Amino acid sequence: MSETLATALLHALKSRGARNIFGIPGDFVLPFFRVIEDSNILPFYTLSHEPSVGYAADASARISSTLGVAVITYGAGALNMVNAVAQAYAEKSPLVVISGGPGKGEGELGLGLHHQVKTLNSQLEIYKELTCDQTVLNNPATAPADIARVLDSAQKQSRPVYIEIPRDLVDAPCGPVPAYTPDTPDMDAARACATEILTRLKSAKSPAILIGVESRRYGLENKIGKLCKTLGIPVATSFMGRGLFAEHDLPLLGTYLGTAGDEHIAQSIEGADALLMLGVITSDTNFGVSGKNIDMRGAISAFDNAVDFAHYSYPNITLETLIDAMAEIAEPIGKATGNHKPAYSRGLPDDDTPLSPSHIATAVNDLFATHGRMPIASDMGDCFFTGLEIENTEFAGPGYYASMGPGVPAGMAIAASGKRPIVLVGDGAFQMTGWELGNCRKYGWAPIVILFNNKSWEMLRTFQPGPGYHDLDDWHYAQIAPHLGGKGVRVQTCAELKQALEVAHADDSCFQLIEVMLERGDVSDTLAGFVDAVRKMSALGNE
Ligand SMILES: Cc1ncc(Cc2csc(CCOP(=O)(O)OP(=O)(O)O)c2C)c(N)n1
Ligand SMILES: [Mg+2]
Repeated sequence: MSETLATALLHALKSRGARNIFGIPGDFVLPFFRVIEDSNILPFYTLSHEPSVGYAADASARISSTLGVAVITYGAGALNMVNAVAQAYAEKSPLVVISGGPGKGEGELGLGLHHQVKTLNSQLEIYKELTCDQTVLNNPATAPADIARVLDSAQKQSRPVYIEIPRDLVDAPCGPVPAYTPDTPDMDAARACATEILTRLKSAKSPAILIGVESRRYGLENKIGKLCKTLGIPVATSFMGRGLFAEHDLPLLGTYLGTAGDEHIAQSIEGADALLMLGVITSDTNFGVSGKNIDMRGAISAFDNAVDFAHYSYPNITLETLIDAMAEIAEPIGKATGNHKPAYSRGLPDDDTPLSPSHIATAVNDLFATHGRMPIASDMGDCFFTGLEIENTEFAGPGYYASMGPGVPAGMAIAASGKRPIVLVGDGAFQMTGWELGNCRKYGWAPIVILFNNKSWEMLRTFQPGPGYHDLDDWHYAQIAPHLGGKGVRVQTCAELKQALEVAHADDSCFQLIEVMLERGDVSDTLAGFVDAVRKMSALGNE
């Protein structure tokens, strides 16, 4: 069957693992939308605002370790989504942005086009700063190779890419897109590097391993879990890597949060005389509250397809190639068996105790103990820090770029993948993208949304106590839920929250919104620990 430019692109996305498309149409992308609908090559879901489209497609990539796909119109649509794509870039998510674009001749009319910024290329120039590769498909003859190059880049670098499809070329005849072509691994270099790493770990008194998001992005949790189990060295995940290895058996201590987290974990990582970092973003959120600066000279970092030692680097070694090379020669080094598991709070009192954020974590832990774990999508705010007090489970959250807004759209993407998520979101972030819940009914999605209503931008207040502009009004979100096609309940006490979670879990007929009333100034134990650690670090810095 002969391909068109549009069907060739859609078949290429599907053959490389994309599961669905999120989007909002516009006249520049209507022709492509028609092909998406008529061809049914990939299921697609429309949302109400492009930032949510970006967040949902990004989450789709994260939860399935594959390509996420966002389709939007030129100008107003694509530029509306910039922040979500920036977050995907910073947090290494392979999001494919497909924007409709002006037709070949439109630019020659000598008229400014609607949705145009400075020039017709402005959007491409802006997206060059947010993506690792780009193409404008204005030549059907080269389109198969152009698409293959850009999608290969997304998969190899696990970063967003940009594809612009001129609206008058959507149905142009086009050859099939070549399949994914992995780089040929340099196994000699990988084996030399693996030998050097294992020698370092063996000769260290207290080696440790820190694992970050790349292990999920490249679908390596099984391989890395097996390797760590063989080595018997203590393992922790980074702040960004929260939720990794939830289904795996390895000597996992928990999430490293520096002085803001579990002391035993902090000692193991900060006290390591050989720290192997696998796929870890070296960022302030991952290391900003380290009790003592981790001696990066003794650390080995495998990240962004290179392995860096203190003063030299092995370039072009993918994380998977390194793990394979290490697995060939790995043997037990330590006796760590993961016996140290952080204690997650259980047993929420069934009484009139007023709710605090950490009670929410206890209530969810109790729910998981009764009904089994569920994936979590978290927004940014105290809800994210509370999420760190919940048992280790699949977790999608903006732990590095830290934008508000992804929580509800990410939960909807998890629901689209066939799993039922719990969404953690603050009232401020809900005001940004929570209304997307109104799109759940048409797709039959039933996330359980826990809304932290402290009538405040509380996380900011913890950093800057005093100003009144952190105060938010009470929008009575639970009362709005039925108008959006879901069910809502407002809870103030532990007993009410316990009951509401059980009722919500038992009812998957629609989304369930549990509005938890919290006092301004009352934050989770983890956020309080983080703020305290940041204050101590800055005090030390000022000495
Ligand atoms: C898109 C964007 N704009 C502003 C900000 C800056 C910010 C970080 S945390 C925060 C307050 C969050 O309030 P919320 O009620 O959702 O949660 P909580 O603190 O628990 O009360 C703001 C405004 C970020 N991160 N992203
Ligand atoms: Mg709030």
